[in-house]
Amino acid sequence: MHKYPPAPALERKCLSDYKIQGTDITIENGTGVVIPVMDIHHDHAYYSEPHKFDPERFSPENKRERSHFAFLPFGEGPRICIGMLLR
Ligand code: HEM
Repeated sequence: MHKYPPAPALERKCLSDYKIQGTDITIENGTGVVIPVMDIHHDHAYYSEPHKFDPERFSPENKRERSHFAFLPFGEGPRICIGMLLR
């Protein structure tokens, strides 16, 4: 789910103008936005050796160290996967 997320990207549509904090960038109402899940999962800013299979990344201690939004196999927000809690 980390190395090969089945949904490698998420899509959203901006419903009102949104200025990204700390930048001059405003995403205008109506703009399509792609959230690059595969790239986030392989970003060295969040994961050392991102291509390595390392279940320890997901220990409670290691999870606390990084943004909740650095792991998005089931999406996030109001449209998050409703199947994610099935076990
Ligand atoms: C490994 C298994 C699965 C993965 C990786 C997965 C992944 C995802 C992802 C990425 C989304 C989009 C979330 C977003 O846009 O934020 C999604 C939506 C959804 N998933 Fe899954 N899913 C899985 C299994 C399941 C199962 C087993 C069910 C049903 C029993 C299910 C039902 C749904 C539904 C209904 C949505 C749409 C939710 C909405 O739009 O409100 N998924 N899933």
